[in-house]
Amino acid sequence: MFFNKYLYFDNRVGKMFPYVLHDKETAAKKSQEETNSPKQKSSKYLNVPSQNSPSPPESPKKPKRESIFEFKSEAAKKVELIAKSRDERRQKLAEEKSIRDQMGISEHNNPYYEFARMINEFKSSLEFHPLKDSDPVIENQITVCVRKRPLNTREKNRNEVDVITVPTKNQIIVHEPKHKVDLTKYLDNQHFRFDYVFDETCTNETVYKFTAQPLVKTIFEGGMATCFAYGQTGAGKTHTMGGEFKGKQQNFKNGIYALVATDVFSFLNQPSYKDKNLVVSASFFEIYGKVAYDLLAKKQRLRVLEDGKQVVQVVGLTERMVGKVDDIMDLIRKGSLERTSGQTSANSNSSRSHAVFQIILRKAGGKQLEGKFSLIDLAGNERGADNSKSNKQTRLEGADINKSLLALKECIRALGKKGKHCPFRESILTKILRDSFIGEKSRTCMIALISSSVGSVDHTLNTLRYADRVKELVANDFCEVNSGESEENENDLLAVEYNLLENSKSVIDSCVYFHQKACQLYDNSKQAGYSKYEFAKNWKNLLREMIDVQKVAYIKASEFCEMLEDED
Ligand SMILES: Nc1ncnc2c1ncn2[C@@H]1O[C@H](COP(=O)(O)OP(=O)(O)OP(=O)(O)O)[C@@H](O)[C@H]1O
Repeated sequence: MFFNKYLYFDNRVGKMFPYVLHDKETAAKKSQEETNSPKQKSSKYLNVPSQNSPSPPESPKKPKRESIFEFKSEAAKKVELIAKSRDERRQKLAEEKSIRDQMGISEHNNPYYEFARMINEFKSSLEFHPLKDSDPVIENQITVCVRKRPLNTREKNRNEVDVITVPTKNQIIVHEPKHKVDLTKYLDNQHFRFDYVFDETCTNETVYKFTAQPLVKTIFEGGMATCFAYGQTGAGKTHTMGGEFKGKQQNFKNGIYALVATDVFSFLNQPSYKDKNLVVSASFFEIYGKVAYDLLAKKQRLRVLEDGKQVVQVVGLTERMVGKVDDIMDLIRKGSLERTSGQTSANSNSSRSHAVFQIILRKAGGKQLEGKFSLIDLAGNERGADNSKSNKQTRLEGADINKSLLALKECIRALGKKGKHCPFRESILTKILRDSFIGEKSRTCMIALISSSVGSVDHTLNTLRYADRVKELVANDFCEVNSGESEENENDLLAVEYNLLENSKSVIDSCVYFHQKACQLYDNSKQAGYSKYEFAKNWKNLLREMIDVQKVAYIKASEFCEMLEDED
């Protein structure tokens, strides 16, 4: 007699008999009966053959159940395998459905579904340690940070996916969707590090705490403080600087302008600064092209002049004295509305101008400047890059924005590299802010704003690269800041290593593809009457593709080498 999980063979009658599992109810009943009659215990899982069917004779020595499972026929093994792979298939389908449910997208109507799945898979391998309000605030001369805005309703309706991951308080990963030459999809996961990275759950108050708030005391100690919001149109510059939007209404109270103003007045009343006898005033203007306009005087045109001592003056700019936070709030409201009203398309125009809000401290009864806090909502950075438009006005605007953003970057770099030439004359913006880039006591922070949607990934990468160039200067501060974060560094190393290995696999695949393609082209060239031009063009295109794939791989390998060298 032999046994397996499903059948047993009684060689005394020469027949197979099935084991049949009872349904839950019957099994429960049966188990009850068996408990009452211990004799029948061995038939617990068996369908004892009916009276009509030939009943196998009672075995004198029935093997224990455990030993039954030790014997498996090939058929039973196959059945088990089938069941196992079915379970695995079901589990995978369930996981995919849960991803779809989480993202609210469906595979059929979303061209990015496959990328979304890859991003989710990537995220599941990470440990998340986002910024906490209780984290320490670091005092840098230049602070560069990034804020990610969540997908908005329009992007969600378009089924766009979120391609930004913020694993820790100072790291950000951009998952750039890419296609290999054979059209298979892959993610180019690009890692960046900044002083802080604010994910989509961070409020304006949190952003303020780590960026502009530490700079407030600078202006009470004879210094210049500057805070820039940089990024693509719609990435959240005005939301961060001016205040959160509720529909079309803006809550000016929680913007960085108002939060700075509130702290300035509370500092003014502190015993250590009360004796300084300071008064507060504010101005608000915008720079559009090469011209500055006063937002507190019906957009009156202003002249920017440099005197003999290289001091830049904004001639005619309104500077209002303010005695309390509410006075400043009124100016912020007035200036913000002036900025966006009277335009044919409010948003597109505001994104083409730089808005500058300044809080100024002077000695009472005199003109002597004690300190100045400049808060700047910069023009959308994509405008600077946008030179494709045929409209001459748009091209000129783009060129001006580009020039001012480049000059700004160089001026901040000059502030960090003490003694380096500061090219402030390159644009009106940097001319006006010249004071901010000189002096030991000047401190600056840049908040780079990015959208999380896949449709903005190119602009997002441009924004991060720009901010990264500004941050390079503070590499030393940065090392100090992170010296105790070996765990994070380790995670970082692992992530880059994983990324490098994934990339090397795809390079190997593409090498095979390139080889096949190159052979095909070469063979074609041997045929009579082949087109030289076609050959040269296709060969050139293929080489371009090879170079692109290898360039990315080379950068990744170099980055990882550098990281390992730094570790040593
Ligand atoms: N962190 C955020 N959380 C929620 N919504 C946000 C966030 N950042 C921005 N938004 C929303 O995105 C929209 C665009 O933001 P905002 O106007 O601040 O962009 P912008 O960068 O100033 O654009 P522009 O350069 O065109 O002025 C607004 O409706 C705003 O409420």
